[in-house]
Parts: sequence; structure tokens; C-alpha cells
Amino acid sequence: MNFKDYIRVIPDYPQPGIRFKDITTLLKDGAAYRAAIEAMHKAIAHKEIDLVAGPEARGFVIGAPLAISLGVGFVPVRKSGKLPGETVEASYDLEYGKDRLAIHADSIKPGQRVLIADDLLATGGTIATTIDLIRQLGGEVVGASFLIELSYLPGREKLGGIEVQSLITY
Ligand SMILES: O=P(O)(O)OC[C@H]1O[C@H](OP(=O)(O)OP(=O)(O)O)[C@H](O)[C@@H]1O
Ligand SMILES: Nc1ncnc2[nH]cnc12
Repeated sequence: MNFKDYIRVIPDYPQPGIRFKDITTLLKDGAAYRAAIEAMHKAIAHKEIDLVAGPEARGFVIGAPLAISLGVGFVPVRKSGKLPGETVEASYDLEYGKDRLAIHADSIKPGQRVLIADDLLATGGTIATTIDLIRQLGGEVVGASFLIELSYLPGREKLGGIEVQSLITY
């Protein structure tokens, strides 16, 4: 399956100059969505993984089905102010704007092997921050899996040697 055919590119959203990769066109197609999760699973099937962590919101629609497919738990990494328990938090920059992420302090036990999953790797700010939060809890980041990678941005370099898998590259 050519997954790129299912991604809609919207120019100048949310700001002039950004070419927004809209995944809703893939998500609404059941066969394409399932095939994408299966292909992402296949690419990391050799790894030993205890948990999948995914950042809000689009990281949930990729990370949660990937966790179910792997038979492991899912840890939501949320925008600050959304989690009810004790959290660890960090701020970061995006391709457009700034944000702050939080993770429940008891969501990962020291030594657990965590795969990060998200829809898209752009500048790497979201995932670099997610790596930082997981490590603050003593988790071991065993890789990062993306549906889409924007190779014209230095996202990979920002992840400090973490193994990166992506299904679609622009
Ligand atoms: O590599 P980066 O430059 O950090 O950008 C990638 C992140 O940006 C988007 O999320 P966004 O923060 O727009 O939130 P959303 O998933 O709630 O739409 C996307 O889903 C990634 O998580
Ligand atoms: N160009 C882009 N398209 C979709 N989501 C993004 N997140 C960061 N950059 C993006």
C-alpha cells in the first residue's frame, strides 16, 4: 500500500509557509489505518518493549493501536494541565509555536523499556521532550516510531541517537 496517497497536504496551515500533513484522510479509511499500524508494528517487531508512550493528541491515535497490536500498555503524554495525578513536565518549541508536556509520575517504572509513537516527526521538539520525561522516570527509550517524517527538518538529529522508524517521508 502506498500510504502517502492517503495523506492530504494542506498549504499554509496553521501558519503561512507550513505544509500541514493531514492524517485524518488515512484514519477514516479502515483498511489503510489498520495496514499502517501493522506496518509500524512489523518495523519494530524485533524489539523488546514494555510500554508505548504517545504524545497528545495525534500520538494517541497511532500509539494506542500500536500498543494493543504489540500487547503492551499505553502511556499518554499530555499537554500540561490535563493529567489528574502527580506529574513531571517540560516545555518545548514546535514547527509552529510553543507547548508544555506532562506525564504521570507513576506511569513508568525504572528500567521499563518504552517505545515512543507519534503521527509525525518535524523539528523533534515534541519527542525530545517526551524522551526527557521518560528518562526522568527511569524509563529506557528503545526507539521512536512515526507514521510520517519530515526529512527537510532536523528532527532525527535532535533525538540523540534513538533508533527512529518512519513509514512515510517528505
Ligand atoms: O517534531 P515537532 O516539531 O515537535 O512536531 C511534531 C508534533 O506536532 C504535532 O502535534 P501538535 O503539538 O500540533 O499537537 P496535536 O497532536 O494535538 O495536533 C504532531 O502530532 C507531533 O506530535
Ligand atoms: N507540517 C506538519 N504537518 C502536520 N503536523 C505537524 N506537526 C508539526 N509540523 C507539522
